[in-house]
Formats: sequence, C-alpha cells, structure tokens
Amino acid sequence: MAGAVKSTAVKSKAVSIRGLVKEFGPRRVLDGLDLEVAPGEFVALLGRSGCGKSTLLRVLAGLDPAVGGEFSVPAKVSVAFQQPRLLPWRKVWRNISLGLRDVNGREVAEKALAEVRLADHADAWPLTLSGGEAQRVSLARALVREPELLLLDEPFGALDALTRSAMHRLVEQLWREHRPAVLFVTHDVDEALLLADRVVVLDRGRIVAEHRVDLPRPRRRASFVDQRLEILSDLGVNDAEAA
Ligand SMILES: Nc1ncnc2c1ncn2[C@@H]1O[C@H](COP(=O)(O)OP(=O)(O)OP(=O)(O)O)[C@@H](O)[C@H]1O
Repeated sequence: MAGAVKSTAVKSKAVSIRGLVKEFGPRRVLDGLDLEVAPGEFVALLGRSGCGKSTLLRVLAGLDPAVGGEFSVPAKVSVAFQQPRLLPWRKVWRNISLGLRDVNGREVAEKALAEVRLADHADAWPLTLSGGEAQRVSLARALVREPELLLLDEPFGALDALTRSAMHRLVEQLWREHRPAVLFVTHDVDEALLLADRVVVLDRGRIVAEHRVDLPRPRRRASFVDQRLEILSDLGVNDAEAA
C-alpha cells in the first residue's frame, strides 16, 4: 500500500497524524494510526512490547519512512533515545554543540549543561559519565536545538529508581520552561501519569485508548491510583500482574 507520505510544517497542531501505515516486509507495524498533539502538550505513549511505539517515533523523526497515510510535525524536532548515544571521541560540550550553526557552540552547550545541572562537565569525556549524567547530556543536546517537538523514546528505562525520579522532576521543569510538545514513549504507567497531560495507549499499531490527566503538578502517585488501574486494564494487564 505504497502511498505518498506527506510531512509538512504546521502551526495549529504540533503533530498531526492520519492513517499512518508502516510495514516491515509482510508485517504491518503501524496500522492506520491517527493522533494529534497540541503545541506544548505532553503526551505519553504506552503499549506492550512490539506494538509500534519506537517505530512511530522513528517515522516522526524522519529516521524511517512510512508507506501510507500522512503526518505533519513542526520544523524543529529533537529526539532522545533510551541509550544516550553520545559520541565517545568528543567531549561533552562538543556532543551538544555538534551540528549547531551557532558560532558560539561552547557557550550554547554550557548554558544547556547548566540547565541539566551539569555545568562542570563540559570538558568531560562521555565514557566517564554515569548513566543519569549521560542521559542528562542527551537531554541537553535535544533541548539546545529549541525543539517545538521533543520525541523521547524510553529515555529513563535504563536508570535506577532514584535517578529516574530526579529525571522526572528535571524533565517536567525543562518542559515547563521551554514548552515543546512532547511525545514520550514509556512502559511505565506511573511515569506516564506523573508527567503527561494525556496518556495514549497503543496496541498493534493503533491507538486504542486515551486518558486526559487533569491533576495538578508536581504529581504524587497517590493521586492517580484509579486512573492507573484503568490504563493497566487498557493495556490488558490483569490485577495480579499490576499488584
Ligand atoms: N528495522 C526493523 N525490521 C524489521 N522489523 C522491525 C524493525 N523495527 C521494528 N520491527 C518490528 O516492528 C515491531 C514494532 O517494533 P517497535 O520497536 O516499534 O515496538 P515497541 O512498541 O517500541 O516495543 P518495545 O516496547 O519493546 O520497545 C516489532 O515486532 C519489531 O520486531
């Protein structure tokens, strides 16, 4: 079902996806997916392993072509992956400033590092960083491009619980300050409910449920116990698994 997949810049919606189809050989991974994200909206994307979450982000980031449907994203899109993917042969500040047209790459990188509380790590080598620090560099690298859309693919999946909590607070704060639209892939229902304005559940390449999260921030887990159970049920997770 090869068709022209349109990708154009828009203003009223940060992301607009209509009938998106992606296939790997005979396998249809995105199956006519529809989704809209408003400017500045934080959307979490949940779904069982293999349902197409990363594929959707890769298509939106322009890293992988779709075969049908259409989508539009803003001109400035940044991505951060589960693995920080820093270049080990470049110092931290160069990893951040790489590809920036700004002549003051060092200055811009230092400002971004200060935002993720790594002001004193500009001259560090990536391999000397802890997992949480590397992930913060990855966030700084994404933010320095001042994206209108930030695609986060399980960015904290590999971190320990304490570092993860600190990263939640940091991401929320950076999002408030910069206000990009965010599409955030996670396996963790609590993480989704802590951070997102809206939680979207994906199954076999389609959106099957949506939950608006109208809770004040910063959020506490105790405030979304019921919504957590509803989403787990959408995911097909039974009570025993969820306990
Ligand atoms: N390059 C590829 N070639 C072939 N199949 C692929 C490729 N990339 C992904 N797939 C398949 O597409 C399906 C969706 O993969 P995707 O990575 O989008 O899932 P996901 O929802 O992000 O899963 P997870 O939560 O485990 O990361 C999987 O069955 C996967 O094996």
